[in-house]
This record gives sequence, C-alpha cells and structure tokens, in this order.
Amino acid sequence: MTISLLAAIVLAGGQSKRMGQDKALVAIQGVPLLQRVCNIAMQCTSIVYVITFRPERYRAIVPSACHLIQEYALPGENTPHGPLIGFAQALETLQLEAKTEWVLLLACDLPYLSGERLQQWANALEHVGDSVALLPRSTKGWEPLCGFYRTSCLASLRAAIERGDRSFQSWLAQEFVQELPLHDAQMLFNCNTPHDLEQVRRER
Ligand SMILES: Nc1nc2c(ncn2[C@@H]2O[C@H](COP(=O)(O)OP(=O)(O)OP(=O)(O)O)[C@@H](O)[C@H]2O)c(=O)[nH]1
Ligand SMILES: [Mg+2]
Repeated sequence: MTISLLAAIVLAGGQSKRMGQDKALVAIQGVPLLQRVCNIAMQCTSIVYVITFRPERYRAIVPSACHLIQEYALPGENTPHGPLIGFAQALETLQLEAKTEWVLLLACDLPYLSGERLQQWANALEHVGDSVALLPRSTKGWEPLCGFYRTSCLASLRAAIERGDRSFQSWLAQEFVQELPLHDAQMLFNCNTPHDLEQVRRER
C-alpha cells in the first residue's frame, strides 16, 4: 500500500502499576520498549505519533522522526484515563496534521512485535470493504492495541466516549471489525509485570 495511506499511533500514557516501573523505558537487549515499538512502527509508515502525558521523559529514546503528542486530562476525568481516550486524542492530532486513511495503533509493551507481520497486514488494507477496524482476535476477544483503524472512526469514537465507554471492547462491539489472521500469537504478548519482563529477557 502507498505509505501516505497509513500512519501509526503508539500509546505510552499508562501507569505501569503492575510493572512497578515505567514499562516504556524498560530495556530489552539494551533497547527501551517504547523505542523498539516505534522502530517497528517506522517499518510500516514514516508517520509515527507517540501519545503520552510525559513527552519530555521519552524525547531522548523516541526516534527523532517520530512525533510526540502531549496528552491532556479531560475535565472531571482522572489520569491516566485509559487507552481509548488516549487514542481519540492522538487521532485528533493526526486528522489535523497527517490525514491518512488508516492508522496502526500499538501499545508500547509489545516486545515480540514483528514488522514483517504488520507490513503483511497493512497490505490487506487496500482490499478492505466497510470495516472500521482490522484486528487480530484472541480467546478474550479483539486485540485492540495491535491493529488498524480507519481514521474516520473518530466520530464514532468520540460518541462512545461521550456515552461513557472507556473500553475498546464495548466500543468495538458496536462496530464492523474484520479479523486479521494471527499465525504467531506470541506477537501479542504484553510485557505487563516483572515476571513477564524476566521471561522476555531470558528468551531474547
Ligand atoms: N496514551 C495513553 N496510553 C495509555 C493510557 N492508559 C494505558 N495506556 C497504554 O495502553 C497500553 C496498554 O496498557 P496496559 O498494559 O494496561 O499498561 P498500563 O496501564 O501502563 O499498566 P498497568 O498500570 O499495570 O495497568 C500501554 O501502551 C499503555 O501505555 C492512557 O491514559 N493514555
Ligand atoms: Mg499491557
């Protein structure tokens, strides 16, 4: 697909409570997780945004070609307010600055992401019908933080947030989502806890 059709958003606004230290900065083979994810996103598109409450903390590790978006608190909402609102805020910026048809959304805690697999998936975007999103599925349901969304979903996303939805699952339950074939389930492994991190460091 032509590169201007696709941008990427990386979410780095979580609290890393389970990890006990900022996951974005945790290094695997010397490379901070957020940096790894940005590098892989850049294999799919030259337009990469990172949304976070702490852009200054990450400036030194995020590749200079990536854009950092300052996330803001919504009135009456605690922070972090969760990935759904983070995604909506990043999409607002994207619509103003990049105007791509699709966006690849990625969590920052995916140590086994494959750029090749993402590129293969991205190639399918040219042939998608009316779907709002293309996502892999696990036994738990859609895997919303490693897949593709039409940027025009912002209107429906805003409406869901207004209604009080805070989870991707409840928003996506109302949307037409197409499944991406997942041949390597490990790609979706989340590095959430010190135990997860130990496991990844052992395997790498
Ligand atoms: N931009 C943004 N990203 C978020 C927010 N909340 C979670 N995320 C991101 O969403 C992804 C998945 O979140 P989790 O795995 O639950 O990460 P977390 O919230 O930092 O971890 P815990 O505090 O242990 O639940 C990670 O990339 C987080 O950085 C938010 O309010 N804003
Ligand atoms: Mg996680």
